[in-house]
Amino acid sequence: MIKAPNGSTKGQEAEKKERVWSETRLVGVSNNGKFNDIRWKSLITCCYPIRAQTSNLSNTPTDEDDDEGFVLEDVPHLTNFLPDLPTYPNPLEYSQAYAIVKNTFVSSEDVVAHQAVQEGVHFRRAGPREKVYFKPEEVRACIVTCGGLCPGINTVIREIVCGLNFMYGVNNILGIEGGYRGFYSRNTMELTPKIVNDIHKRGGTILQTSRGGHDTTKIVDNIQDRGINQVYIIGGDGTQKGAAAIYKEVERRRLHVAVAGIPKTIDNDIAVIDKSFGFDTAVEEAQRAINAAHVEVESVENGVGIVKLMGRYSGFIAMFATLASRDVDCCLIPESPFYLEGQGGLFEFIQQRLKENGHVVIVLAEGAGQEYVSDSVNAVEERDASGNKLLIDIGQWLTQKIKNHFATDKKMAINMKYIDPTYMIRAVPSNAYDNIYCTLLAQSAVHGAMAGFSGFTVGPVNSRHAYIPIQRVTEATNVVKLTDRMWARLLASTNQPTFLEKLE
Ligand SMILES: Nc1ncnc2c1ncn2[C@@H]1O[C@H](COP(=O)(O)OP(=O)(O)O)[C@@H](O)[C@H]1O
Ligand SMILES: O=P(O)(O)OC[C@H]1O[C@](O)(COP(=O)(O)O)[C@@H](O)[C@@H]1O
Ligand SMILES: [Mg+2]
Repeated sequence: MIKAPNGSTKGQEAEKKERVWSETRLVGVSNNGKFNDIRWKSLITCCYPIRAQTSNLSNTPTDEDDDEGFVLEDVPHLTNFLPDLPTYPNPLEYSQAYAIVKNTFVSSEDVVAHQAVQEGVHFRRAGPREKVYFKPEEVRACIVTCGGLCPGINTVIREIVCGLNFMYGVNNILGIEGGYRGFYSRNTMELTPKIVNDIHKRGGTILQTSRGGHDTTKIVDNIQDRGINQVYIIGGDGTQKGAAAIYKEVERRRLHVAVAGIPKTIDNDIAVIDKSFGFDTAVEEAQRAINAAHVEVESVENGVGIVKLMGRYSGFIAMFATLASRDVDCCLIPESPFYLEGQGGLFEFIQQRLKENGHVVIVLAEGAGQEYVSDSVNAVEERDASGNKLLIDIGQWLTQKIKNHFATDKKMAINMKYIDPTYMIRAVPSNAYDNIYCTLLAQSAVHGAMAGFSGFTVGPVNSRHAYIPIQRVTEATNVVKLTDRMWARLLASTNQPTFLEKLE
């Protein structure tokens, strides 16, 4: 018997005389590249005639096929009742926005699995296990936060403390102050549900954070000296590399210590996981800055607004903030090189938009055009304490370049407004979505550590929370792929130049 999506049988559906399932079989290629016997199920309203080619029920599958086969629950199509409708080539074929997208058009075999497919890499599902490897009264846990700030860090701290206490009866939890170096150079603070009760309403981290100072031997010595047996480490790609080193040392010394990483990054640059916590909040906060820029430039003649957002190597914040706002004329990210002069360049685009609309708003990720700036200012490369390259202020640089360009030969009198809200978007408390997300991450980490996993990171993969080997998230950086659809969607939404090649 074929099951309709609501669980009722085909017979029952037909009896209702409201809708029927028509079906046909065809051989197609699924998204994993295999040929499959695809059964199409089309929900067709009864008053429409069922197409001859889709009403052939001679291949009606058995119950057995139904359990194991590939089922497509299709949506209605106009040709179901207007079979002779003509078709035309899609103009997007010639669109600049989609010029380098790998597959501009979705093929009829491109389908979305309702649930995770069975092939390929899988990770352990996060969550409580039947057996735990720690007696709650013997757990001595610690939490440390490292790297840059991000909305939601305090929520994660709170939920680890409450999760350990409320779910597992753990009472002994320490906060390591000031990042990795705090293990060996600072005092610890006691963390109880009462102490952390309100901290999710504040931005920042109550434990403080730092860059640099990762000394694996000293840290693990300290873990041993203090009798710590669960280590919760909240931080970005650098921090997770540090967590991997701590775990290796724990393993080498054969310590009964669970090391759990909770990935944190405002830039959303951590690989494997769907999205990092705080990112949504940052995008939301960025709207205020973009809105301010728009209000300012709309209210003057030839207003040019520039908003600089975070994003060292990955332009996700700028891309999503642009897509959300609709007031942005052009978004510049590290992954997509741009140029200023000549045909198809930024100056030409600004001039055009000023002529059309009287104002223009540019959103700029801090890592955009770095190679360009450092060449032009002959900058000496500097690094922070963690070894991250310090960026040159592209915002200031671009502002000056645009001003100079329009002032030369009195081309056009422009009104420049530069807004730099970079720290403001990461210093705010997390929004409702991120608060929930942080809670799931913290609880997953607690369940994983109690279940005896060690050297793991938590995070959602394909919408399900999972335990991921730490090196998996540190071996690559998540960047905006220009060949994916999201960047094409942005280009289509702003109608900005693609800067793919110098046209002159
Ligand atoms: N390769 C590494 N091995 C060990 N520790 C590292 C490594 N990279 C960074 N760290 C440590 O991780 C912490 C945070 O790293 P950083 O890059 O500043 O921030 P984030 O974790 O947000 O990327 C710092 O204390 C730094 O010393
Ligand atoms: O000035 P700080 O605090 O070192 O942080 C600046 C950097 O931190 C970030 O917000 C995030 O970086 P991390 O993920 O490495 O913490 C970057 O976008 C930015 O370049
Ligand atoms: Mg980092």
